[in-house]
Amino acid sequence: MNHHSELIRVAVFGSTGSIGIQTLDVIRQYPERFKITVLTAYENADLLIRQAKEFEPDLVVIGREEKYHQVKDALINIETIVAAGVKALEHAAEMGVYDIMIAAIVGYAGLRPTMKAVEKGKKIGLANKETLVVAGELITRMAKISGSEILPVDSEHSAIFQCLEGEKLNNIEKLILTASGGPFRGKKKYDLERIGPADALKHPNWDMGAKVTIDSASLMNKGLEMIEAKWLFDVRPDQIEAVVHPQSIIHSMVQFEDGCIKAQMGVPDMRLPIQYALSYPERLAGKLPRFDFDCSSQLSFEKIDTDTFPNFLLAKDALYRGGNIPCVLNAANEVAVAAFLLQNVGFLQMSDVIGHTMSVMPFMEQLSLDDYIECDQEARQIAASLVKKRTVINI
Ligand SMILES: NC(=O)C1=CN([C@@H]2O[C@H](COP(=O)(O)OP(=O)(O)OC[C@H]3O[C@@H](n4cnc5c(N)ncnc54)[C@H](OP(=O)(O)O)[C@@H]3O)[C@@H](O)[C@H]2O)C=CC1
Ligand SMILES: CC(=O)[C@@H](O)[C@H](O)COP(=O)(O)O
Ligand SMILES: [Mn+2]
Repeated sequence: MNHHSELIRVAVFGSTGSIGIQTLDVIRQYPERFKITVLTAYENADLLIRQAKEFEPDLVVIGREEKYHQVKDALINIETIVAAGVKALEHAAEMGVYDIMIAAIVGYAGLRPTMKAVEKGKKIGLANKETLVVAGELITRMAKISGSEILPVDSEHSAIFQCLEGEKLNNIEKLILTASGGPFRGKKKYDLERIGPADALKHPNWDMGAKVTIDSASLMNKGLEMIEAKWLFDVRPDQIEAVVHPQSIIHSMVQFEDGCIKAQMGVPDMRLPIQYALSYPERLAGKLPRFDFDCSSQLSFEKIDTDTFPNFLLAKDALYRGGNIPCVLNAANEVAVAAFLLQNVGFLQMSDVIGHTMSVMPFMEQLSLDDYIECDQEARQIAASLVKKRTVINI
């Protein structure tokens, strides 16, 4: 049992999402250790209000400005300050009222608040992988200057981070990310011609938000995670591999230059990597579920089927090309996933939209924040025009 006199003040950006809710679950278990001081949501005012009444943070921010009065009126009897709007999210990230941000906003929307926190030298538990995919070079450079510590929450990266404890980074031969293979593992392209959002939203091992679940089904998630790994662990693209491991018990591995492979294992439960980021460098004793060797007969591995899941190759191409290409990939993917969820494009067409957008955007090497913003917008426009026209482009 650890005895701490000072409570760690936690800001949960995206508290109403899957990671946000699980972060609050962890914090509920350790009231002597953590105190929630900031909660943010986008649309879900009802849940944000319930969370604020329970945790009484210093500040809540609702992204949608039109929901300000609903939240403000509901919290009239507690001392929590209520703010609204996208700029308020950024201001909240800059405030001195928290020690660690759990960055759990989904997608590109998480970039600016996270960047503000990095600029301020905050400690960050990073779930929002898109931030590093889009602007990993800028974010990691900023973090070095400000002293911001970025701790991975994404399960694979948390696994790698744990495998690297006590190791020298220059002894790494390669990082091996595990992929569940998603709900369509073993399927071929013709099997996927008619599948819809309901099929793709059935992840075999994890219960997550819609966007990352679709990315898992298309294997884009693993590609995004390779880019995320490059920035988190400062390795070359050729040092990052991915392998299908359908049971999601080994969360990832590191192979060192003597040939030794270290793996981190556990049941698929995001509360563990969330808790580890919050408590690092300590581990907290607790009751999270344990892996049962009596019930689990095998751990297996397969090659990724890149013919069926070309999104993985598109992301790998972006990893190797660098510059603005991962930003383009991410923007086009966000447009494609949103269109797929609305049934405006088919599952396989998502790769056409992303591949075409990547092929027409000019390459840029070094980007400022404004360059990234412009690049993101331009790529979104191109991708959206393909979606609207329901264009099928063979890549
Ligand atoms: N879920 C998981 O198990 C894992 C998730 N991740 C990553 O973590 C991040 C969060 O994922 P997940 O929790 O599944 O996502 P969810 O969709 O469940 O939650 C997203 C959160 O972001 C908020 N949000 C959405 N859009 C905006 C916006 N434009 N501006 C500000 N806030 C916004 C939502 O608010 P509201 O609901 O109020 O609209 C919600 O709080 C993603 O980057 C994902 O890839 C990584 C590993 C595992
Ligand atoms: C839980 C987590 O970290 C997700 O990113 C998960 O990895 C998705 O599973 P896939 O391996 O299917 O992409
Ligand atoms: Mn992951």
